[in-house]
Amino acid sequence: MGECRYKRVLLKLSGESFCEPGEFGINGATLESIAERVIEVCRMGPQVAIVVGAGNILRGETFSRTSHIPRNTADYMGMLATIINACALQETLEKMGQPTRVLSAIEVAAMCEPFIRRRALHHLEGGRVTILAGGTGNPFFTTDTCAALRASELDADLLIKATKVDGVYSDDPKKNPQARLFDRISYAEVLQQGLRIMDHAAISLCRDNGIPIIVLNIFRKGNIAKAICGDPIGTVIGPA
Ligand SMILES: Nc1ncnc2c1ncn2[C@@H]1O[C@H](COP(=O)(O)OP(=O)(O)OP(=O)(O)O)[C@@H](O)[C@H]1O
Ligand SMILES: O=c1ccn([C@@H]2O[C@H](COP(=O)(O)O)[C@@H](O)[C@H]2O)c(=O)[nH]1
Repeated sequence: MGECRYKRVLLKLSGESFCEPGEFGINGATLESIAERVIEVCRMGPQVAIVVGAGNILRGETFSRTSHIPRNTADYMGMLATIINACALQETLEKMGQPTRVLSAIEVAAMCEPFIRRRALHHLEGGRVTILAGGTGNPFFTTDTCAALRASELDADLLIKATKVDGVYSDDPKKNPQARLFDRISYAEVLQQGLRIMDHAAISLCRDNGIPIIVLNIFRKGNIAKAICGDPIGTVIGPA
């Protein structure tokens, strides 16, 4: 394995990486294997901030569409679910010896610190994995947009979207088995072709702030480490 090319990395972990494929909730063994990957990256030297999703527990848009719960409340429930995932990840990383902090955009004073940019920077500079929970704190957003926002605020050199597919495809690979995997694609092409790997707000924010994105499969061991060494893996989204 080569050397880390980045000083500060923001890792977006899909909520679904906390459970077995097709299941819900948090699977202890799956979480331990994700934490091992995070620690492997930390040992390579970069400062690591993590934004956690909550697709393993609740997505506001789907929940409001399929129940009587209004979208605003469903989205707040989704943001609370990211705090549950963040606390589970924190305990797992710390059990393995990695210092961490959880900072949340929604205040849950008994469990975590509030998100304050300067405090997040202080923790990163102190070598703590800084887990950013509670999304943006606003409904009608997603944790992808939150990841792009925090990467911009914290001057991250790279945003890694760690998900359950191998990268960006010409179409949703779960629906179209003929979809082609890109090794590289521009921000503009993702937006123009309407590719739904991430929200377009997230892509636009990264484009405007010059932050490259690598989309990769979290379930394949060594993928994140390869990404931060600049080895070819997943799909790089960057300038044309
Ligand atoms: N063009 C595309 N290329 C790759 N994946 C795509 C594309 N269009 C849609 N997808 C879908 O996007 C999904 C990736 O997003 P993911 O499910 O990880 O969601 P998330 O909202 O980031 O995380 P969470 O699980 O926390 O909700 C893939 O499972 C894939 O089916
Ligand atoms: O800024 C935000 C971030 C998230 N939400 C809600 O949380 C869930 C879970 O996040 P995912 O990105 O889908 O994993 C999301 O569906 C929203 O309901 C939010 O409201 N604001």
